[in-house]
Amino acid sequence: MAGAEWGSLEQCLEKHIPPAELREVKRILYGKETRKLDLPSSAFEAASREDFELQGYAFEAAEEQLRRPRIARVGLVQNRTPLPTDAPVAEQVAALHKRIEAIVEVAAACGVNIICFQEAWTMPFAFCTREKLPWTEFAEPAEDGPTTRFCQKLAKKHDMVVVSPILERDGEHGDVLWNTAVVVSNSGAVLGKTRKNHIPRVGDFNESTYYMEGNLGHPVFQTPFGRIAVNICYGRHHPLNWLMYSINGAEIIFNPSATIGALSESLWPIEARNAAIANHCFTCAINRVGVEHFPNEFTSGDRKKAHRDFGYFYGSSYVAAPDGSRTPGLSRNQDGLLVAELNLNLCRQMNDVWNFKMTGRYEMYARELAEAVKPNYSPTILKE
Ligand SMILES: NC(=O)NCCC(=O)O
Repeated sequence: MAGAEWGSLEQCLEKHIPPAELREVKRILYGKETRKLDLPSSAFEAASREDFELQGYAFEAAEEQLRRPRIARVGLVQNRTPLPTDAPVAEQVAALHKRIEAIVEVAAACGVNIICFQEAWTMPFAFCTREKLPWTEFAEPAEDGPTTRFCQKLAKKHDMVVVSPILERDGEHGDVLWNTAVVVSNSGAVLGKTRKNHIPRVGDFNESTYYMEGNLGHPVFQTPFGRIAVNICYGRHHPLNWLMYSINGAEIIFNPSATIGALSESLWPIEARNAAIANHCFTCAINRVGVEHFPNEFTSGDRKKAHRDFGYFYGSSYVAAPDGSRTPGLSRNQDGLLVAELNLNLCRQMNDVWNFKMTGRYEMYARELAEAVKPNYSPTILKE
């Protein structure tokens, strides 16, 4: 399994496939070509100074007579944790704030309206250890914790909606922990929060030790730049989770994640892209980068020798559109900012072409699912 030495699928294709064939390969693997965005050279200079990758693409939609184009620029941030996992908690958080602040500056220069960070962005992804301290100390109140206050400042300064996925400590309800995304409006006000609905119990991803399944349903946030929702990481594998955000009106669904190559890299290009197609919306898949080493060994009852790291977080963040087109991914081995310009009119245009909402037969599935979840349900299997 490749680690940091393998840059990206795109780099490999560009290097080895002749131009004419490459066009066909890309047509099939990436759909209709996304236009490269003309971002300011000062932004590229700042990104190179700060040592992160910057890429920008635009998705087009057909012109309409009665609606103007509805343009929103989104920013997806992927990053390593700058300090080792045994550095003091406050120092790790401060280093991450500093890193993100620098990336958000560049996003602002690129005209980004809505930015989203990776899952649990203020901490190493320590859930594999199943130890409590010091990892639970990274949890913060969603409404007024230090990270939310930090994001409020960024949002106000840059007139940007900030989606901030954190480990939440809910002091109002017995100090319970949640895997939460806080949505801060471009005014600087906290618009609300949403919680991870599905918890992985796969390999080292034993996150149920830390937090509970989300209890806030599928909220959608109305922003001046479009209606957004957040489907956190493992929710990516649950088509009904995407569907409910879409049914509630989401035009852009962010998927902040932390996932490793050995487990999910072959699923990664498919799932968020498929969700964009199936739900007539844009999806933004974001993954962290690198390897995080922990002080103590752990095992996960899967016959692997005791180890100190999860494996390789492969970055590769990308945006997919309702017509099935997608941007190239950011690299597998560098911090990065992906800027994508979306014309939200494409959502309804694709709905009108494919009609999945119209043909979805939700009433039939609602009836059948209501029966199927009953304890005495017996599946309809016809036998000779
Ligand atoms: N963070 C998280 O939910 N990871 C689970 C692994 C995956 O969904 O690929």
